[in-house]
Amino acid sequence: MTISKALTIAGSDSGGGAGIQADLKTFQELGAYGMSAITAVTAQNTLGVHGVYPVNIEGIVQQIDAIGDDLGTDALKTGMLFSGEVIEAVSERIHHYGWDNIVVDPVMIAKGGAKLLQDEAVRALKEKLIPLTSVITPNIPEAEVLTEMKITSLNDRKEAAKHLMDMGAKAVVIKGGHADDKEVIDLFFDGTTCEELVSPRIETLHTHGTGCTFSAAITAQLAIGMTMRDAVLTAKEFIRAAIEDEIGIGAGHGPTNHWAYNKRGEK
Ligand SMILES: Nc1ncnc2c1ncn2[C@@H]1O[C@H](COP(=O)(O)OP(=O)(O)O)[C@@H](O)[C@H]1O
Ligand SMILES: Cc1ncc(COP(=O)(O)OP(=O)(O)O)c(N)n1
Repeated sequence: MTISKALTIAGSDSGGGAGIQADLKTFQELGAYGMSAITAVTAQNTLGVHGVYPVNIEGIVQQIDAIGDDLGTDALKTGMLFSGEVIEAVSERIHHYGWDNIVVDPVMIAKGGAKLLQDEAVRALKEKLIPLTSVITPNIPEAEVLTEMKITSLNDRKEAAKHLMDMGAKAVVIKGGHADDKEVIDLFFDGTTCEELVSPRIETLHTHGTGCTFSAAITAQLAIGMTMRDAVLTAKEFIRAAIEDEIGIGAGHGPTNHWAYNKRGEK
């Protein structure tokens, strides 16, 4: 039996809806063996982020090396990296191990407003990490920061995707959760194909961790050998099911349902 391995380099969400916890649940559901390197611990629940405790660089590098020197990985994603120093160290280790299938979710701000990336870190993201990236998955506000463009139309999104490719990303998904459109349109661009991935906008409060879950689903699919386009299409279906079949826990913005995609397949 071949085991497909996926690594997440991201922050911990004590509430289990986003970060490392969402990533590992998604890896498991999509058939990849999940591993992690934790960059920061957050005290977090459906009501917000109550504290952020960064792990020091040595601790982060040691976790990555523990995987690189023994287990290896077929794909990896980055989530909350918090500082420029962390981005530089993580990029250096990815380069050192020659890893491929690199999914970068450029997490900047949680939906509740908490800062998960320092402003000074954007430069390191652009100069060190994006050039190593197989696919980058910004939401619209993140794409605006990275490209220094105001994004209001679909054409702006296409333009922004091209900018991100010019920075070195091999493919881009600009997620549409934050737009005002009636439907949710995620724009996929791989240098040749530019595709609008459209799905109904689900009216719900419970979208905590959607970006983490979406990028983790792409990572798991790449780990098991899917092409980039198929990985993104499956991730879109995975997150749609996870939002639709809400589990409604917590008093605020609840997590998505990581069981939903496979439960549907069983019916
Ligand atoms: N209300 C919604 N209905 C359906 N899909 C959604 C909704 N909100 C987000 N999504 C999907 O969840 C994924 C994450 O999108 P987005 O919310 O823009 O990212 P982030 O969580 O990083 O801010 C995308 O694939 C998007 O299409
Ligand atoms: C530890 C941690 N990492 C990332 C996020 C942001 O997750 P995201 O998927 O963008 O969802 P929201 O938090 O914005 O709902 C996080 N909150 N915590």
